[in-house]
Amino acid sequence: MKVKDTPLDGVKIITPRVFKDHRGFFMESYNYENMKAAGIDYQFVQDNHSLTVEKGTIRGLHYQLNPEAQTKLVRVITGAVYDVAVDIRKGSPTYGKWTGVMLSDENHRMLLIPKGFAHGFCTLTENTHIQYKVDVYYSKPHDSGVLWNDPELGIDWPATDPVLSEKDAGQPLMRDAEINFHQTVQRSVIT
Ligand SMILES: Cc1cn([C@H]2C[C@H](O)[C@@H](COP(=O)(O)OP(=O)(O)O[C@H]3O[C@H](C)C(=O)[C@H](O)[C@H]3O)O2)c(=O)[nH]c1=O
Repeated sequence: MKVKDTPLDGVKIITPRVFKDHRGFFMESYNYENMKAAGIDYQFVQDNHSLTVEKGTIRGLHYQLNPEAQTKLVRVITGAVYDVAVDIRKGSPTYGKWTGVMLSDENHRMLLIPKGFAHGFCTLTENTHIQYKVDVYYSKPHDSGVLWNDPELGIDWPATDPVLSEKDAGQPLMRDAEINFHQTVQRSVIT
């Protein structure tokens, strides 16, 4: 397993060891001890899997507000995506900066995105399956986001007119989202 830093502190590109033979390949997509030895020590509690049918679809930019902020370990099962992390930690020296990495079923790369970053991806293939681990459970009241094409972020997406969910088409700009990573939201009382 190789771990490579990115310009954003804590965001890392992880490439697992892949065993190829005439049948195909085998790899350990997650091994706690190996990750811990590489300084990546998280107790993931939930696995997510999404299928995105159309090439040029953007899901994001999403994050959960504190205290339910999530660390994510993202990988592509089938197809390819341009995966983006944005630093939303007010006061961070890289606040508002982003990094993008191509994850695919050929390069087997994974992206580790710690709490404090918004996450999104643009599909580069049709029928793209993405799977990611999170270390905090989904909490709808804490689900938040910023606009994918916020001009102040200037993300170099590989799609100019992407397929979007209604939610993502209406996300606020970074500055309007009053993004305070430490903002907390009272859990809605589910009766
Ligand atoms: C994230 C999530 C969603 N849901 C339900 C809520 C909605 O009814 C439905 C679709 O959710 P959403 O449209 O937010 O899915 P995506 O647009 O793929 O959002 C995800 O994609 C970006 C790239 C992320 O990094 C986030 O983890 C996540 O926000 O699944 C759940 O039940 N559990 C969950 O953990």
